[in-house]
Amino acid sequence: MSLKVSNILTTEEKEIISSTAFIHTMEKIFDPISVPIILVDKDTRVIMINKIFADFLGYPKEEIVGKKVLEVDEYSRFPYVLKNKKSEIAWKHKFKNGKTAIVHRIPVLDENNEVLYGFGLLLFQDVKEFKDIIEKNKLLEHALSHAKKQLQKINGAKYSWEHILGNSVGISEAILMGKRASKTKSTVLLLGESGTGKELFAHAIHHSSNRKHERFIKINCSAIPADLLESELFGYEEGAFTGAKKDGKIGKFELANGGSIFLDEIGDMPLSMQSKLLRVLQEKEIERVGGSHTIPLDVRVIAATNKNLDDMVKEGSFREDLFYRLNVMCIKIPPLRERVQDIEPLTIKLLQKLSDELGVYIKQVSSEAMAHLLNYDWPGNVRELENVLERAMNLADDDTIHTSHLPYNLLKNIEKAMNYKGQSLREIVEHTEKEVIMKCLEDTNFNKAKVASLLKISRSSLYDKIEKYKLE
Ligand SMILES: Nc1ncnc2c1ncn2[C@@H]1O[C@H](COP(=O)(O)OP(=O)(O)OP(=O)(O)O)[C@@H](O)[C@H]1O
Repeated sequence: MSLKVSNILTTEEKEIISSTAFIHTMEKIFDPISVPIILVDKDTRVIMINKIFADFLGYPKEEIVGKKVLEVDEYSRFPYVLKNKKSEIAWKHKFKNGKTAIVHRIPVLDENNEVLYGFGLLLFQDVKEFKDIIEKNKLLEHALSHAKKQLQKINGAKYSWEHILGNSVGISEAILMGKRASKTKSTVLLLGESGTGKELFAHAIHHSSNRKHERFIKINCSAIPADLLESELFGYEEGAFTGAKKDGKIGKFELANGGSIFLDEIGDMPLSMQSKLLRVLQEKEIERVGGSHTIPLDVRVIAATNKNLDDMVKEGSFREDLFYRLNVMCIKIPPLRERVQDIEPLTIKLLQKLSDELGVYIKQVSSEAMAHLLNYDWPGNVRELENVLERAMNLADDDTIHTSHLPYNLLKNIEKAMNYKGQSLREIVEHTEKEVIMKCLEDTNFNKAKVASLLKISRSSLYDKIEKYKLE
């Protein structure tokens, strides 16, 4: 590296630079500066040195100016730098007086690549200071990265795309859309039944966006009473209402500024709040409750619902304009029953995950039990599958989940799932008996006395069968 001044300076300007008056002006500028600076001519003769550098070398300035650098410091590398026309940046240099420092030496060249000056600068007046700063910097970087990780744990997205399992066309298309959406700032609307993974998607979108180091703030619109929702979302100022905290409170939108906000269960947002939300999305600014000034917002909005927003718009319970505002990138996550081919791989992966979490090692699901899992229509989707597996893992005696470990409601499709071929009459009878008892229990709201009377068996016999088939 070298500096070329000639291309930007006229001949007249170059003459001014070489004049004594100019050198004096430079001295006036550089003397008060606490960074040691030196300027030498093409023959390495010192033409300017500031006071702090002269003090460092241990000579009065007047004694240095006009001398060749080697006369001042016999170890100087300026002659070498000007000869080779190559800068030396952050070099460690030991001066004749025994002091060591970190220095820059830069040749200044003209348009013919000829040396005009040499510019020198002392970065650290002693190497220990330099090492200390590097060490401090390392510690700071370490602390910063630790703090960032902690903050991410608290406020960041917990899941990424690899947490979303499934290879079916339906889920793959949704993932593809999600990945595309993550690259823009557009609002995302996630639609899908309960337990299909909408929240997972919201995390993954934030996690793969360029806001991933900023906050990911979630708010469940159905869990907060309507009259508190506004202050939760937008915050409030001191004294905004009775019971308000003394110093006011920051809202979720403000917290998420720079990052993403996940508005879960948006379909449950009261109409009065919908219009306030619409205003915020349009204006890109918020006003705290009881506040008098607006706060600019830069927040990526991800909304989700398991409600049918089209129907809600038609019946007037969801604002049409808000629906269009949210529906920029709409991702539909298909229910599990529409992607049956995901059930088996999901089951295997979830078994591994749950084995780690529960400390119970379950390797597999018997083929009969798997047939039941495949034939069930999973109204609670992946969440339900996860719960069914966890329950079964707790009941299993060895490393395999069998049909008897599955909950009764899942075995309702028994005719479809069961291949009676190869089953003994006793097994078929037992299955049927279990199914009939369960149906009666459900119909009577688990009134065992009624069930015993309906089925014309004694209560103790009913209790035995409930225990045998694990119907509790
Ligand atoms: N594709 C998937 N792969 C792995 N786990 C999944 C998948 N989809 C959902 N899950 C798991 O199912 C559970 C429910 O997921 P999530 O909370 O994201 O669903 P949701 O659609 O937001 O549900 P709700 O509408 O009830 O809030 C979570 O434990 C999640 O880890």
